Parts: sequence; C-alpha cells; structure tokens
Amino acid sequence: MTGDPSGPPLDELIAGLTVDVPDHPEPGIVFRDLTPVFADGPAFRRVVDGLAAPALSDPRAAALAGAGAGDRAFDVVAGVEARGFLLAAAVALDAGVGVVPVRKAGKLPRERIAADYALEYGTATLELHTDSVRPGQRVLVVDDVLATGGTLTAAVALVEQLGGVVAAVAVVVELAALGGRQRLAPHTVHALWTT
Ligand SMILES: O=P(O)(O)OC[C@H]1O[C@H](OP(=O)(O)OP(=O)(O)O)[C@H](O)[C@@H]1O
Ligand SMILES: Nc1ncnc2[nH]cnc12
Repeated sequence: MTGDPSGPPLDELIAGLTVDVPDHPEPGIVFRDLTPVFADGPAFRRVVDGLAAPALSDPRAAALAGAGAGDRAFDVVAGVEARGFLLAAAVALDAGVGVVPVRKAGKLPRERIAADYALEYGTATLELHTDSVRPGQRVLVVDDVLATGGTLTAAVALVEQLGGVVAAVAVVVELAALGGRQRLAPHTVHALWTT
C-alpha cells in the first residue's frame, strides 16, 4: 500500500474526477465516466489500494483465509471485461497474486463456461475459462461500476460454478438506487464511492 493518505477522502476524489455523461449509451442513462480517475496517477494509485484494502481487513473475507495465507484474504483477482481489467491487473500485481479475465462472449479460446445477464443498458454474456479458478480458491471480483448488479452477479456465478469462493466484490462506484448490492447479497460488496 503506497497511496498517499493526504488529500481529499477517496470518495470525494473519485467523485470530483468522474464525468457524468447524460444519455449515453442510450437515452435516460447517466453514464459515469471514470476514465479521468484512471488517467490521474495519484488517484489511480489510491483507487487500486482502496479496492484491495477491505478484502485484507474484512473479518468475513479474513475468515476465509487458511493458515499461511498471511493477511491476504484472496488468492486471485477476477476482473470483468473491459473496464474491470484496468483495475484487476493492478490490484493483483500489488497483492502478489494472479489475475483472471471474465470476458465477454466469444473471446476466450479454450473450454469455458458462460452466463447471460442484463445490465443497466442491454444484455450480454460473460465467459470464464474452466481452468482459471480452482475449487476452493478465494477470488476477489473487481469491476469499475456496480449499477443493477447484473454483470457482477453473472461474474460471481461463474466463479462459484467452478468451485471458487468469492472473498469479496470490489468496485470503484456503486449506483445505490439501482440495487446492485442487494442483488449480490450475501456477498460482501466494497465500493469506494457510493452515490
Ligand atoms: O451493474 P450492471 O447494471 O450490470 O452494470 C455494470 C457494468 O456495466 C459496465 O460494463 P459494460 O458492459 O458497459 O462494459 P465495458 O466495461 O466493456 O464498457 C461496467 O463496467 C460494469 O461491468
Ligand atoms: N450509469 C453507468 N455508468 C457507467 N457504467 C455503467 N455501467 C452500468 N451503468 C453504468
């Protein structure tokens, strides 16, 4: 953890850098564009630290840790295509674990499982290589935005179908009115900014 603790609280920092784009990708949707957060080096540093931190200290996640696991409550990080990839790789590298891509349909070349889902704007399919998560492995599932929770519910279902144990779900922004947290229950959801 090397994030500078000085400066604004992390939620205020993220809120200040996020750009709201009305009617994208379709009328009625206010798109929360986090690319300026990722493009800001110190902010990105704090976001990456913040995504891993609760999974290190959450008692429920820690309870999943076996002997010798140190203070890390996850063995691998799963990132959801595409924006989740930017975050998951950085979190995994910092934590000293591997990263697993949860991909949109048609991208993974080998044996895989799939889950269809609906998100705030549309429908899609996520896939996971069957050998990317081993039974009993503790998985931190990472994405940028939790809206309806359709995407992350599908990602969690794929991890669990392979026998993985979801240590926690971590996102940068939670759009609380859309109920994603409730949909993901009983899984622990850590959001750096809830709006
Ligand atoms: O909670 P939900 O309603 O499911 O929405 C959240 C998802 O929507 C966005 O992904 P999108 O499918 O737009 O993909 P992208 O990352 O490739 O832009 C976002 O990155 C989340 O994965
Ligand atoms: N409003 C929103 N802004 C950015 N990403 C999203 N994914 C789902 N809903 C979103």
